[in-house]
Amino acid sequence: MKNIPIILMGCGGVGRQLLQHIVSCRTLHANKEIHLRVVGVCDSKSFLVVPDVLSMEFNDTFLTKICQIKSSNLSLQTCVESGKYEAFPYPESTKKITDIAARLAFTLVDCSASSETIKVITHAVNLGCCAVLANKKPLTSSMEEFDNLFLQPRRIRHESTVGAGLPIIASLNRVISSGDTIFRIIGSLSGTLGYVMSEVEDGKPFSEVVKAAQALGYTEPDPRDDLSGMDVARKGLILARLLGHRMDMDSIKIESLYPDKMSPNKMSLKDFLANGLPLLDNDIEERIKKASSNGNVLRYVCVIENSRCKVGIQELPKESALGRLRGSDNVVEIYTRCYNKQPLVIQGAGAGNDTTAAGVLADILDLQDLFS
Ligand SMILES: NC(=O)C1=CN([C@@H]2O[C@H](COP(=O)(O)OP(=O)(O)OC[C@H]3O[C@@H](n4cnc5c(N)ncnc54)[C@H](OP(=O)(O)O)[C@@H]3O)[C@@H](O)[C@H]2O)C=CC1
Ligand SMILES: N[C@@H](CC=O)C(=O)O
Repeated sequence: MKNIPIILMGCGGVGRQLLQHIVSCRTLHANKEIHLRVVGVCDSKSFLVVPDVLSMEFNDTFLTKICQIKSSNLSLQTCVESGKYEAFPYPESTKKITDIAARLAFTLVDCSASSETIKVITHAVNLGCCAVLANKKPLTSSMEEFDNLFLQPRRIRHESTVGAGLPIIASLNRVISSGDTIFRIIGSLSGTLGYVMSEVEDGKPFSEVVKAAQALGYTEPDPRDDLSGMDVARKGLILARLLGHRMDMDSIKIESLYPDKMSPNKMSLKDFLANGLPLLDNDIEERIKKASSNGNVLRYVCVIENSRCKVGIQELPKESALGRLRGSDNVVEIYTRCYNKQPLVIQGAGAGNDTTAAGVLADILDLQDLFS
């Protein structure tokens, strides 16, 4: 039986769903002679780890209990089971993870939405561990940090950072490896904004559908990350860097759906949801009605072409591939030498805890050959 030790950072919607998938896939994995051995789990405040990472693991009952605690919005610190684990507060936890990486090759899974995880991931990978990311932020900081993170590219997977569980990055990597030239990528890469646009088209108020998208697990922890275009810009940057463009975030043109006075440094999330968001209803409704009077729809689109990336709203024909999108679906069209007139198209659910966690799990399994 091949043993893959796992440390999970982030136990929110996606992280919890991943733990549930791991538990429910035990028989499937056992039939493939694989065992996923979860040795540690972190939230923003603490890190719980088995007392002996070389021989122990959290059993499925304990993993289920972690999911229950975190679903109730409690901290991992409230989990009291003597002898099962040691607990380390953040940020001491990151030193503990690096210490473990010096003794054990494990897969570090980042299901947080933190920009602070890049250092511990880079350390762990450079000490011989693997990393699987749903979190886009470690891949979208400076080029220097990105280069350091990718010194061992074969040990990193991050399919869920773009299009959740859709095989966008895997497909792009295959196209790149074949020597094909990529001319243009155009896509609707936000499950939240796709859902919001199509629901407003059906006559629902913008503020209500943003809250519904949050309840469905599509949005970032702060939905302004989606509404500002930042989340799409991060995905665009990840794809552009994959194509070899040495770009930073500040070179991407980004259109925001809310004014600067509603940004996180000027308004609390609670205030934004209660008072800011409803002020945007009329403007978005008007824009959508105007597009509709031209027979068109609005879609939030990412375009990568000529070493440039831009993200923003476009008015598109209802019957185009992007215009036909409904709900949280993403679509990406990749134009290359081989896929010239008819692009390579990848489409499907682009957000949600289930599909995202499934993408993370598939990435973990994809790294199995690096473990004995
Ligand atoms: N939802 C989706 O459809 C998709 C999400 N993703 C990405 O997946 C990630 C997780 O999303 P989601 O589960 O919805 O987010 P949540 O906000 O539900 O969960 C985030 C988790 O990360 C924990 N956390 C915060 N900071 C740290 C840290 N420094 N170290 C370890 N853990 C930390 C939080 O702790 P605490 O519980 O204490 O707050 C929380 O448990 C995000 O990066 C998102 O962009 C990617 C594709 C699709
Ligand atoms: N908030 C994101 C989740 C996936 O990355 C989205 O809506 O697409």
